[in-house]
Amino acid sequence: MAVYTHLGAEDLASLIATYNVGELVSAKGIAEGVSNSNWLIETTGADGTGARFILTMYERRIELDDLPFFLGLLDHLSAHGAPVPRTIHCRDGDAYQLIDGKAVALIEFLPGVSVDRPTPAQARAVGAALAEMHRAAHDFPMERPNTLDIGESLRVLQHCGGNALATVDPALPEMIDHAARLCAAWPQGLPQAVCHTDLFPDNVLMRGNNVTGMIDFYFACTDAMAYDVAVTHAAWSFDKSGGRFDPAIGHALLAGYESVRPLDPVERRSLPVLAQGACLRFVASRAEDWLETPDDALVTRKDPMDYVRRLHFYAEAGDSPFHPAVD
Ligand SMILES: Nc1ncnc2c1ncn2[C@@H]1O[C@H](COP(=O)(O)OP(=O)(O)O)[C@@H](O)[C@H]1O
Ligand SMILES: N[C@@H](CCOP(=O)(O)O)C(=O)O
Repeated sequence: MAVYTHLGAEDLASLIATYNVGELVSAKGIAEGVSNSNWLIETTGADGTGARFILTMYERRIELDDLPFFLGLLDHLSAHGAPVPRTIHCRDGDAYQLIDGKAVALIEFLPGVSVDRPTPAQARAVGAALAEMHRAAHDFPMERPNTLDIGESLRVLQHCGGNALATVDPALPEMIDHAARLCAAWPQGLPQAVCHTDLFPDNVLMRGNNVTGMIDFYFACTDAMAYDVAVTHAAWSFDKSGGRFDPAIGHALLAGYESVRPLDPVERRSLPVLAQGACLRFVASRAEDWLETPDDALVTRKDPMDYVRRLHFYAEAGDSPFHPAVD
């Protein structure tokens, strides 16, 4: 679950009154997610016909200075037709405000559900939506470096330390050396854009085979588009229960992406290394969370070993998971 902060009914009502969205009707804490506190807000709506929003309180891994980038990006992408929620600005125009020193923003509610077991048609749609997002982000005027890049993954693992990592799993400490090797082999000069870098199934809302929402842009940054493809490939192409690679999903995802933006040969050749780096980024943040989250915290910790196994798969499989799809 993720509601880290209690907001009373009066606090919420006076907060909602600063927006032109009608009066607060109800607010329910949302269980999903690990980083921020989220509430599903219902109001009477500006025109009295009722409206829904997501209220997000930024809790972890988010710098206040980055909020104009994240919230401006939502507005830019949604104005360019991408299925991305826009930011609701309060009456004085601000995209976010502070409550007891924590930033909150009101975000458009988008319909759809996150899929647990995607079909190839759904994976294809997600690949295409990612490419369209890269295209729509092309003229977004702001930049933000990737603060969780391969160098930072290495630093996070080193900071955790081999002994502590071994308490999570005996196979985890070897990820420090693996991260160092990937740092040395990291591809340079790939075409860049604003990337989502966390487009997991729980950050995509779907209706049937259509993507109705891409959410949770709070790791978005300027990076290689092929890296974003690799993150999405690693997050979608393995079955949730057994962790086995499903080539039909991986190939459909790539085919969908390339139906909008074909990868160049250098990007394609880089995918095996980028996919390992993508896995390591989640190994590192999950391991850090595992070690730092108090046992009584009301949040479900995510298993770093899931992505250690995916990393080994990519390290051993070479370029076969990325062979051009045969439609
Ligand atoms: N714009 C939105 N429209 C509809 N549901 C949303 C929206 N934003 C968030 N949600 C819901 O809230 C949940 C948690 O949001 P998310 O941004 O992923 O939180 P976290 O950053 O903590 O992972 C999502 O899984 C989804 O169910
Ligand atoms: N998707 C990442 C962690 C970020 O979690 P989110 O709930 O903010 O998307 C993971 O699975 O480790």
